[in-house]
Amino acid sequence: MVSATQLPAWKALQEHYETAKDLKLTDLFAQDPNRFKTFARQLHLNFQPPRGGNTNPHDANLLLDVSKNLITDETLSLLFQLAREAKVEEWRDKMFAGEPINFTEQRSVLHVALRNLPDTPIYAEGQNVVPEVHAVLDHMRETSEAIRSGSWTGYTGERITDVVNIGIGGSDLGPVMVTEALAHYADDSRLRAHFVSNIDGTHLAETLKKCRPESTLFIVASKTFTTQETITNAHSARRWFLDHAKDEAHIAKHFVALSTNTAKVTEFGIAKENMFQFWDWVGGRYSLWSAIGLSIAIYVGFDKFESLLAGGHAMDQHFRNTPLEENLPALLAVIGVWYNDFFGAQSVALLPYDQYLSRFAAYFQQGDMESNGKFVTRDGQEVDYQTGPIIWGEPGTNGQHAFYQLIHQGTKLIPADFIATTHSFNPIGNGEHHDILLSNYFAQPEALMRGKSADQVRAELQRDPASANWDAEQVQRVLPHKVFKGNRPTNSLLIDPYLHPFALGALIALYEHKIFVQGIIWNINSFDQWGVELGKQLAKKILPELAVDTAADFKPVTSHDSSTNGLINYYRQAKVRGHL
Ligand SMILES: O=P(O)(O)OC[C@H]1O[C@H](O)[C@H](O)[C@@H](O)[C@@H]1O
Repeated sequence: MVSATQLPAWKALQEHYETAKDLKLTDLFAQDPNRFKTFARQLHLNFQPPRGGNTNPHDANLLLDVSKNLITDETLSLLFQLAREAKVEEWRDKMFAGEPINFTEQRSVLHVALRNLPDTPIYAEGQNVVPEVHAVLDHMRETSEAIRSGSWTGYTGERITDVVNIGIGGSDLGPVMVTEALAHYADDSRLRAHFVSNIDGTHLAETLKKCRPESTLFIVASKTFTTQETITNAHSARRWFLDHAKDEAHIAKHFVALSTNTAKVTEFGIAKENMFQFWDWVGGRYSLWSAIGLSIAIYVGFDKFESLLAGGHAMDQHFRNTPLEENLPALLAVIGVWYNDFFGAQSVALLPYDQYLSRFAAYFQQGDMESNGKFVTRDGQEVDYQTGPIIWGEPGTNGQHAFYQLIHQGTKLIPADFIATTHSFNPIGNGEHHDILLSNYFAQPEALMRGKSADQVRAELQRDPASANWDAEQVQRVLPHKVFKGNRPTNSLLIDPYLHPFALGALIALYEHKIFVQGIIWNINSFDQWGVELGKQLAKKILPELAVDTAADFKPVTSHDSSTNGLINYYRQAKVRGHL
C-alpha cells in the first residue's frame, strides 16, 4: 500500500485544513441549529448470551456527540474517504476472518473470537478456534464458582478469601481496570482481589501483608510465562507460601496459571488442570477477555464476566456491520486522525466522569500506545506523518482540580474524550452527587468550546464589587490572565443507563476498534510491540554487573557510556556501603 500521505483523501484533507483550521466552534453552532443532531450518534446495543440463566442486563444505549469538534460535513466525508482509501473495511474483514494481520509475528488478531459467544466459527490458520474458547470459558466458570461457593479450599480446608493476580502489562492492566470498574458487583465481602505487577519487591511485600497463605489463591498470569517481573514475583510468592505450607503438594490448591506456554507452566510446578490456556492470536493488551480475565470472573462472578463478553461482542457486530459514517469506533478514529495528523495535536485525554473508570486511561495507555506507537509502515518505510498519540487522563472531577488549567489556557491542543453514565450506582444525597458530577461533565466541554473573551472578562470585572472601581491599568494587569481562547475540541460519550458489565464490555471494545481503525489509516502493524524489547535486553546485560560483595573487590563497571557507568557505579558503591 502507498503511504497514507500519498492517498488522494490525505491530500484533499491537507487542502481542506487550510480553511478548517480557522473554524470557530461557536460560529458553527450559531450557523446551524441542527449541529448536535447532525454530529451526534445514538447506538442501542443488545445481545443476549446464548447460555441460559444469565439475568444481567444485556442492552445499553450509547450517545456519542462529536459536534464540539473542528469539523464540517466536508471534513467528515473526507476523513471517511481516507479510511476507505486506506482500506479500513477490508482490513477489518481480514481481522474477523482470522488472517495473520500481525505479520511480524505471523499471527492472527482474534480477540473478537473470545467474545463470539454464539457458536459461530472463527478460523485461525484454518482451525475453528471457537470450541477451544468455550472449553476455557467452561473451565473458568467451574473454577470461579468453586472459589466463590467455598467448595475450592486451601490446604487447611479454609475457603479462599484473597486472590492475588501476578502479572504485568496486558496480564495486569485489564483485570485491574475491570475489577475496579465492576466493584459495584463485588457481592461477596469475604473475597478480595489484589494485583501484583511491579518487580519492585514493595508491591508483593505490601500485598502479602494483607493475605494469609491458608486462604490465598495466586493467579500467575503471563502469556509467554517468561516475563521477568511476573516469574520473579511468582517464585517469591511461592516461597512465601511454602514457608508456611511446607509441602509442595499444597501448591495445587493455591497456584493457577493463565498462559499460552504449557511447558513453562509445568516447569514452574503448576499442574495442567490448574492451567487456563489462551492462544498466540490473543494480543496481551487485548487479553482481558481471555483466561486473563479469571480474577474478574472470581471477583464479580462468571455470569458478569460473560455479560462483559456479550457487550464486547455487541460492539464487534456494530463495528463489523455498520457503514463507517454511522460506525462509532470509526468516527472516533477519524476525528482522532484529524487532530493528530493535521492540527499537530500530540496527545488525547481520556476523562471518565465515573470513579469506577479510575483506571480507564491507564488501561488504554497500553492499549493505544503499545498498539500505535510505531514509526515504520507495514512495508517497512519510515512514516512521514504522525502515528499514535500520547494517551493520558484521570477521572473527573479530580482532573479539573489538577491539570485542566493547561487544557483550558495552555499552549497545547489537547483533544479530550468526556465519558459518563446517565445513572449512578451510588445515588447519594438523592442523586445530588450525580447531578453535580454531570453538571461538570457538561460544563467542561462547553467551557473548552466557548472560552471567555476579553470583553466578557472586562464586564465581569466591572460587575464584581471587588474590582468595580479598578482603574484601566489595574484592569489590564489582570484581564489577559482571565481570558480563555476556547475553540478546544471534545467528544462526549454518554452511556445509558449504567456501567453494567455489558456496557463496560461495549465501551472497551469501542476503544479497541478505534485503535484498529487508526492503525490501518496510518498503515502500521498495531499488534506487535518490538519497542519494549531493547530495554529488556539491556537490563539483562546489566543485572549481573550489579553484583558486588565487598569494597575490596569493587571494580568499576566500564562497559557502557560514562553516564550509564556512572549511575551503575554509584549504585554499586551504595550497595557496598550497605545501609540496611
Ligand atoms: O503476559 P506476558 O507474556 O507476561 O507479557 C506481559 C507484557 O509484557 C510485554 O513486555 C509486552 O510489552 C506487553 O504487551 C505484555 O502484555
